[in-house]
Amino acid sequence: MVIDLEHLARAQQTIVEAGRELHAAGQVPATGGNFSVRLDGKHMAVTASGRHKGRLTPADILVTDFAATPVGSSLKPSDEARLHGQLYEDRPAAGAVLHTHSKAATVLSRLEASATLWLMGYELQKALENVTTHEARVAVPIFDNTQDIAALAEAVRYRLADEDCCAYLIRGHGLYTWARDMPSCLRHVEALDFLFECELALRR
Ligand SMILES: CSC[C@@H](O)[C@@H](O)C(=O)COP(=O)(O)O
Ligand SMILES: [Zn+2]
Repeated sequence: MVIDLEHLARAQQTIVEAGRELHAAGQVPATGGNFSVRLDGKHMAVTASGRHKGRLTPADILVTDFAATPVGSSLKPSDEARLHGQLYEDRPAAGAVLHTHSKAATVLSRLEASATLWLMGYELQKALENVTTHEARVAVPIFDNTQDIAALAEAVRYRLADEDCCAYLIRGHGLYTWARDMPSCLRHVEALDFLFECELALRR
């Protein structure tokens, strides 16, 4: 296995900058959240566990395979790294994955008792990959929170096999979203959080 070191350095810098942006936007308080970039068909660059995501350096980002096993690093990968790997395995077009812990995602996923949050009628839906109209019904699957990440990854794999979506929520926990690259993935986080705030305002 040969990892292109220039590619890795670019991925690490992309993740560091994403962390600063997301922390400044209140998306990843108190070490919450984790981020990754696809390196090739079997590997990703992913944040180490327990780091403050607004203060990352490239040394806080390691290479793992999609099973979350470190490659050439003694750092401990994110506790949720397997959720990233599962998405890269099942979604060949995914180039970046972001997990965030905003207040809106946390509260709305607890208020919505069903297994899907439906978004419809919002112009900003079009900020999501493959959504072209406010009339689209955008599904955001919701999974119950668990500390059993391997089981959660399997539940996500099973359910998303039939879903054309670009994000899911974990109840009382946060958001996972993916896109072709990091700029698109950051746009997803920003758009989805705006839409979650809108839903909360409508339900007040
Ligand atoms: C601050 S508790 C949050 C964690 O349990 C987890 O949900 C999280 O998002 C960050 O875990 P990490 O292992 O740093 O990637
Ligand atoms: Zn989390």
